[in-house]
Amino acid sequence: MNDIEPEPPEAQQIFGDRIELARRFTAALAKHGETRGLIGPLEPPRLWTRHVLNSAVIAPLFSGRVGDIGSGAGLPGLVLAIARPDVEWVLVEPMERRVAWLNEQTEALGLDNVTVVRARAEDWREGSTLDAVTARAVSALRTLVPITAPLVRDGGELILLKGASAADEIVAAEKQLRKFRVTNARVEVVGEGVLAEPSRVIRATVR
Ligand SMILES: C[S@@+](CC[C@H](N)C(=O)[O-])C[C@H]1O[C@@H](n2cnc3c(N)ncnc32)[C@H](O)[C@@H]1O
Repeated sequence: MNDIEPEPPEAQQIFGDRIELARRFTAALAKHGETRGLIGPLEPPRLWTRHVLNSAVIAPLFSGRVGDIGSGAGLPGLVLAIARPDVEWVLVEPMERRVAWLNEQTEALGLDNVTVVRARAEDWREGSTLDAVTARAVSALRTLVPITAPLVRDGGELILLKGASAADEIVAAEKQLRKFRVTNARVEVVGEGVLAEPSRVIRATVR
């Protein structure tokens, strides 16, 4: 088994008084994530920095009722629900064993601000009700826009965790952004001065 990354000092700064829940979730993911097919074998030594803190640092960007599409192991959805108990989180995930994990963790951590929905985003007939949608490592923006924008209310936001290709993804999604009335798409870097490797989001408004 790979060694588990020790908790970095910035974790306390990011989670504040929610740090104990973040520790419990990270420990559970380190212990069961690989055997339950949630994370790869290379991830435990970088679980805090690459996954948990990468997700948590964007928590201040949200309010209201937010969907996490393709939540998987709970990244970013469960981590954000820990960091922001004042926001309501809907985790949308089609795979049964991942849904089971999300439900177990929601209960074990006592998170009363989380709903888990087993569905593909495009099959979830909720209407345009969410204040924002987030997603991480699900697909490129041009594929993500058609399945996420219809879930967001007029004036709500897409806030999508992305890697170094974020700016190129915006260019490649020009047609889909126009078709689904997604405006002001831009890349924002979050966590500079806090994380050695800050997070990057594509942020845009749905009109
Ligand atoms: C590579 S995993 C990423 C999981 C997690 N977001 C993360 O960052 O570790 C992609 C996840 O998206 C889910 N997914 C794929 N297509 C989807 C769709 N159309 N609607 C909702 N979830 C989807 C998959 O089942 C899988 O759990």
